[in-house]
Amino acid sequence: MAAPPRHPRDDLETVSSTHAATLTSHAGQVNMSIRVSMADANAVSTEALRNIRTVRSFGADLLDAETGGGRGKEVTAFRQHMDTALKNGMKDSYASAGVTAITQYVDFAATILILWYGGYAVLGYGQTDLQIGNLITFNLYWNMLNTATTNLNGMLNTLVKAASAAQRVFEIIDLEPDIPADQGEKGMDEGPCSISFQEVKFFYPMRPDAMVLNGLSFTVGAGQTVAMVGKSGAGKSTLVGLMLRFYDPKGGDVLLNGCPLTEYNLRLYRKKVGVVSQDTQVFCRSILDNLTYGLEGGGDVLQACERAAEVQSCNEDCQWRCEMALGDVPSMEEIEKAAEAASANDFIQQLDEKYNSMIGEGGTRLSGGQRQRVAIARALLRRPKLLLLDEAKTPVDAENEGKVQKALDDLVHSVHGNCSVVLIAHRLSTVIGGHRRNWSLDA
Ligand SMILES: Nc1ncnc2c1ncn2[C@@H]1O[C@H](COP(=O)(O)OP(=O)(O)OP(=O)(O)O)[C@@H](O)[C@H]1O
Repeated sequence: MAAPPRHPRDDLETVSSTHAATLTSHAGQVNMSIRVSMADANAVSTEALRNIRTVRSFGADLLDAETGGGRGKEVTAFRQHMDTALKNGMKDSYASAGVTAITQYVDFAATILILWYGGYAVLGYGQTDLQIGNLITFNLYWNMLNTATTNLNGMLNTLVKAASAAQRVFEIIDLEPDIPADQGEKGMDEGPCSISFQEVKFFYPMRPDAMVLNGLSFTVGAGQTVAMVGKSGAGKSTLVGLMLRFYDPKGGDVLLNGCPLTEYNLRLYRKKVGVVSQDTQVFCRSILDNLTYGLEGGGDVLQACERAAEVQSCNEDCQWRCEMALGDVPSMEEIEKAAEAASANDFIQQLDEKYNSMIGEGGTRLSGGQRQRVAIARALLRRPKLLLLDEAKTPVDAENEGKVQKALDDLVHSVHGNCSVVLIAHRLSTVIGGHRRNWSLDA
């Protein structure tokens, strides 16, 4: 059967939709580069403000950089990104202005054409017998159609902007963690756990040629306190990352109580690991919220099962899910006891609102040592089965070092036998003493 003849309207639709698609795709690209430049500018300003003391102490705020006009390195970088955003913004505005101008000229020309040709017909010069009423009605319809098209054009513009912003958000939302938190079915065993590395090999994905661990084996027995000492860059923090399963080994095995760590439910496992790291991170919340960070609200077992069932179907082997949903928020008494053990209770009691005091962004209203003691109490409140102390007193001054050392000693002492402890340090002298064994990563 022969194809029906093409109507001129079809060609018009094809041309206009191709034109719209080209314009939309171009506008999308321009908008995307605006967002990227704005994000870069934000990253520079956020980093500079967060590290304002370093910026000031290095004089980077006064650097008379060639392009900076004496405004400093960070401001120069910020301006460069903003200039790129502005350049692309101008491009976008010119394109929008061009489209608007063309649309309005077409509208203007069409109106003149309608009135000229319509008037001609109304006056009876043509072959048609057009009434003045029909001409006015036609012109009104044309105006309505035109207004609708102009609005659609504006909406399309907003949609393109929203779509390019959404694309950047979705790129981040769609990122999948390499190791999903709900992987593994096995629940945690009773009591402290042993952890062992068997011929573990590891390199970071970004640097596949630099082997960090090459066939490393050791065992931390259940309830033991083991110290690991190694020079800077030897791979101590990498060990902590492997124990927390931020990464999986590239060779060999990490075993928990003799079973591969990969078999344990990761979320539940991490709930039972306490960490105090060299770069203590606290949140812009109250001291209480920081101490109970990551701990869930309590309830009875029945409620816990109900809550677990909401997450995933509850059956006989759902014990760990129930355990997770059961909640583990400690009582105020326990919180104060943990703060006491971490030598934090005294300074918390001196704050205006005590445990409800806000500590500012990144804990800026506390000293380094106080932040560290909050982190130690936080680790203790998780009632850990495995405690990882990674250079836990690195960032504090001499005065605070003593307090943090006491807090750490009390912590290790209080969990001794109930929890396996891995102490990581640069120097043997930091950890030598009551610990069972010193172990060098250089060996
Ligand atoms: N995310 C990463 N990507 C690539 N390489 C990394 C990464 N993190 C660490 N490394 C490299 O891995 C090696 C071990 O680093 P790691 O942080 O484990 O050392 P460390 O013993 O804890 O050092 P320090 O005592 O100074 O904290 C180093 O050579 C380091 O450059």
